[in-house]
Parts: sequence; C-alpha cells; structure tokens
Amino acid sequence: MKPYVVEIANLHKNFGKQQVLQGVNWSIEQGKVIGLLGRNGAGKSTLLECLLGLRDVEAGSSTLFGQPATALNDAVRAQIGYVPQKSDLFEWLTPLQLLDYFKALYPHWNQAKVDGLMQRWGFHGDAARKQISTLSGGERQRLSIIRALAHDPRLLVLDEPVASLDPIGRRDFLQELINDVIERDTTVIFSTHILSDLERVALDVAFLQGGKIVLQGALDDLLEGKNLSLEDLFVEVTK
Ligand SMILES: Nc1ncnc2c1ncn2[C@@H]1O[C@H](COP(=O)(O)OP(=O)(O)OP(=O)(O)O)[C@@H](O)[C@H]1O
Repeated sequence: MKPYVVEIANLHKNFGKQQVLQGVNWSIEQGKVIGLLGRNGAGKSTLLECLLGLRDVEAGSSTLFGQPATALNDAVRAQIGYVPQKSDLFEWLTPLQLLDYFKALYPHWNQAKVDGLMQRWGFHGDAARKQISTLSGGERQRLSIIRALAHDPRLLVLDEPVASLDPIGRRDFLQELINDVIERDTTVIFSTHILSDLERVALDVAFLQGGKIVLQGALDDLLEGKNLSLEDLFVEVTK
C-alpha cells in the first residue's frame, strides 16, 4: 500500500451557527485521483480550504505528507498546487509577470511545462502581456491552473477547476492531469459538478453530504452491479 498524502480526522468547521463540516474523516493515498462531489453549499470548498490549512477549524486535524496542514514546512509547501474556486491572481500583473513572480518562490519550477501550456492555452503573443484584470473568466482559470501545475506538485487540489473552461480547454486540461498523474504519481483532489469530466479522469469519488464524507471508493466498484449512472448515484447519495 502507498503512503497517505492526506489524512483528515474528525474535522469540524462552523460559520457562525452553521455547522458546515461535522466530523469529516478522509484518508487519501498517494497517486489517487479523487473527485469530490456534493450539492451546492455542501461544504466542498470549505473542506478543501481546511484540508490545506487555510481556515481555522473548530475541531479535528488535517495532515499533509505527515505534517499538520497548519504548520507545513517549506519543502512540503512546495509540493502542493492549489486552484481555488475564486481567482486569487494579482490583478495588476500580466500573466508573464505573475508566473515570473511565482517562479522565484519555488525551488522546482518546470519552465518547459509552463512554456508549453502557455502556448497551448492561448497565452502566446498579446494575451501574455495583458493585465490580468482584463482577462476573461476562462482565461484566468487557465492561468490559475498553469500556475498550480508549474512547480510539478505532488499534491494537486482543484476547486471546480474547469467550471469556466470551454470544451476544448476542459479536454486539454484533463489530458494534462492524466499525463501528470501517470508520469509522476501525483495525488489529485478535485471538486466538480461536471460528472462526465469526472468519469473521464477520476478513478475514485467521495461524496460530501451532511458535513461528512458519506461514501467514497473506486467509481467502478460503486457503480458495479447497480445499473446506475454516476448521476443516479449522486442523486441517491445526496438527497
Ligand atoms: N466565509 C464564509 N462565511 C460564512 N459562511 C460561509 C463562508 N464560506 C462558506 N460559507 C457557507 O458554508 C456553506 C458551504 O459553502 P462551500 O462554498 O464550502 O460549499 P460548496 O460545496 O463548495 O458549494 P458549491 O458547490 O456551490 O461551490 C455554504 O452554506 C456557505 O454559505
């Protein structure tokens, strides 16, 4: 068995009186590609933020590569790539300036990968020199993904990464993910509402419902012998 990259134990998170996470237990082995599913407002973004140590929690813990998520050392931090749901890019920079900025922060930076993705994903020529504030939603999302992949992370956390991408952009991105996982045994956790995409890349799924992971496992196993589609399963688990 491979080591666990993520270990979440009894995680509780409230916003005021609202109990969003109510005892999440979730362990993720190295090299897994997991789709996180749940209704709007189920707490997927909150869970991904808590998993990464970006939010205070009421109780419980998240451990990444054996270290508490709230106290990661620089070496572990450099192994993580994150695409948040809301763009956190520096609006006043251009894509080239943004990537140069992050390049200086990471010990491992795969410039060949960045150059290739910039070419393929529409950032050749003028688009690479426009102010980020003027980019479209999909262009920002592409840039955010390039930034997250640029340092060859071993753990990728993606919060609805393809929501604004056109079908070709989605296909390219999914292909990139698959290649990366196969080549480097990257662990990928991504939330999405696009079940067809999930079925193309995720071997595992986890359902967040009522503040807990209520069902997880290999997609094939969960659907086997049930004559259900993933959509049917989603409806059944989250109703
Ligand atoms: N900063 C915040 N302050 C107060 N409430 C919040 C905050 N962030 C999230 N919430 C609430 O927590 C709940 C879970 O939100 P979250 O964004 O994690 O859900 P989600 O599953 O990612 O939803 P979606 O599928 O719509 O993106 C929601 O009811 C939301 O209103």
